[in-house]
Amino acid sequence: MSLTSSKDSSPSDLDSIPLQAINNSRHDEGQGMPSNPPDHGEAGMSQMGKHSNGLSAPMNGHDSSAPKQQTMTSHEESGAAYMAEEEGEDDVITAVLPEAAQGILTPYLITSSILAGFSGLLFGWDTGLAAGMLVSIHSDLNGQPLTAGEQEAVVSATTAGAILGSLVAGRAADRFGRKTVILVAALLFLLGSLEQAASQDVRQLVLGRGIVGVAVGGSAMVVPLYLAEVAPTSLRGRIVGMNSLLVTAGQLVAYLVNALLSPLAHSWRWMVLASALPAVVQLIGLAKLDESPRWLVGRGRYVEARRVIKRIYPMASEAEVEGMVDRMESGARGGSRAAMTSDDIDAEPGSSRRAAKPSLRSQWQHLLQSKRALILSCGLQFFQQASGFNALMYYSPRLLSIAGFTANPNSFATLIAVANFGGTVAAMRLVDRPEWGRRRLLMWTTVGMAACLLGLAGAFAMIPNAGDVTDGPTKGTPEPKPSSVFAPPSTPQKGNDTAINAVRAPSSVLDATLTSRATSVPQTGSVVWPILSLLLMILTTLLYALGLGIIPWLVTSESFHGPSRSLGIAISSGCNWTTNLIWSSTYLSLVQVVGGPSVLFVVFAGMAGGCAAFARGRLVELRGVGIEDVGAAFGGSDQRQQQQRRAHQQDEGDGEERAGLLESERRGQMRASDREEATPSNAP
Ligand SMILES: O[C@H]1[C@H](O)[C@@H](O)[C@H](O)[C@@H](O)[C@H]1O
Repeated sequence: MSLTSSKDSSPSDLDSIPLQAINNSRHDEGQGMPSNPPDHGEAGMSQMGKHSNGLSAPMNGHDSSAPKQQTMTSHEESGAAYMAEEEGEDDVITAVLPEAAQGILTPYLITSSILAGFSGLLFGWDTGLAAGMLVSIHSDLNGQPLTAGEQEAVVSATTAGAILGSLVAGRAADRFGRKTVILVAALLFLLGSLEQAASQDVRQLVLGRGIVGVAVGGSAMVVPLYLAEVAPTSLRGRIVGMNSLLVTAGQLVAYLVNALLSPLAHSWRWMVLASALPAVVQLIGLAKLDESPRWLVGRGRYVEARRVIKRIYPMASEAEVEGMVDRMESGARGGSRAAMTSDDIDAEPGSSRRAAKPSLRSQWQHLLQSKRALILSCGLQFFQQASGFNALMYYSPRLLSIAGFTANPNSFATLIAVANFGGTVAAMRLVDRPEWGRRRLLMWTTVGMAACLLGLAGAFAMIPNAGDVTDGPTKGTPEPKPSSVFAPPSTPQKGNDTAINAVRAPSSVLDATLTSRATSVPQTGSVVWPILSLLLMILTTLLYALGLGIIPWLVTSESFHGPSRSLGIAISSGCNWTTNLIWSSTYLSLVQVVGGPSVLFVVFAGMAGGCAAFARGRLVELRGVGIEDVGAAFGGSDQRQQQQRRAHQQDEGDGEERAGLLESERRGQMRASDREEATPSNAP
């Protein structure tokens, strides 16, 4: 079988050569970057070996030009082989799947992604809702305006609930299925909205926010998990990205709906009720959602799993479907039985197949063997929140007010939500592109974010009284005169009525747009700094949405394999919400303490820069890598690093080892040509 370089092969070429492996192994010098293809031997084969044992790709990673031949195993006969593409400075592992498994964006996949992604819409809607709701409650509860502490409790109940939800959902998703968790989350969204809308005192409202928080955390964890499990490899970035897209859409819709409803009496009750609508739609639609085929295989429900696989890959032959079930089965065990206890393995009645039902203990054991994935995923989730985007978004009306957009900062704040949504749309197109991928996109956008945040620090440093966050958005200037059509009943909230009072959400965006055109330009001092601040906030948001907004969730959804997938994702989501809680509950107080947002923008810039370095050093590019093979991708990298170390320690010309490698390569080639003779139709 002849092999060609990936650079010379179009995807269609590759489809027409079902069994080939090209290994252009290459090191990312200086970084020890772990993004090379899995080495086909030793530890790196711990998982892939199940499918590809006998591959004879070079183990030293230096022979990048010589074509390699390899044997085919039963799995490969059903279609998978591996290819490493060399792309500029990055090495990318690409699984070359059979044509059917490449996947096409069928109406089935689109419907499934949207149905599951409704949870993302609800996540965005409910997190976007809070600020608008807070400024409309006035004295509706307890007969007096909410105190600072009460408002903080309302806001943090959702985030605290989300921490709980993300942790519980991991175990529940394994036990009861991904779809069941999505369903329970939708019910909680509905229940939480009704509870909030009907609440008569602050405690009931906080309870409702907490219930919604559990749903937010649960769905933020389970939806990327589900989407990554139904997505064909080549479409995974876009399909998992659909969740992030719907999150940002939900945030934007919340702003706009708040604006539309704010003229009504007790508008906050209508706002929360409106957010129940998508939950009802989702609950009805969920009847049409299939369970994840990977979970079904893991539970030994092969008949259902085959049915779902056929829906995802309508062109797949029976043999290909069976091959996929094989891979999923092996993947559910993490590629080996080592991590399983005997209790973990069940035989399906009447079948030779054996399903894996991992115990929590074996999940932890497996997860601890995937430390690199865990560090990567938790690190990215930490950086997503630590770089301060949510502080910037939730407090954008206040920041713009500080900058001098005193007439009505809310209309401009909506631009931030629009930029977040628009950037996510663009990111979805880029994450699966060979010239970008996850790693490069994240590195460049976070470098850009760091530069913009430093610019913001500079711009705010030029604005007088920038630490003045407590006396309402207008800092003594009168509230904008509402238009007759969209006028919200506004109760000025003053003085120490807190940090959170300062979060004047766009509860009157349309009103603002109508009334503030003439007055929204900064009224004092130079207009340069405020306008520059606004532009930099929009640019920072765009860059965030292009990278940090989407990639951590995507990487989290695809980095864990085998029995520890849901546990790993749950822990990573917990990191996200915990960091979120820390910043969002302290941001305005810190601004006050340090005398303005500039210092914090410098800290955010440092975090964004840190994220770029982290992505450069740690992000294993998984674009194009099948979910079952990510263990090998991480393991292969570990192995490569060990080899590099060994190579330094040993005499370069270790003749024995080389002879061994050559011999195993020769044997592999012999097996491959035997196979070719046996199956001439496979020959390119
Ligand atoms: O990925 C999402 C998205 O970027 C949202 O806009 C943000 O509010 C969330 O915190 C984040 O997890």
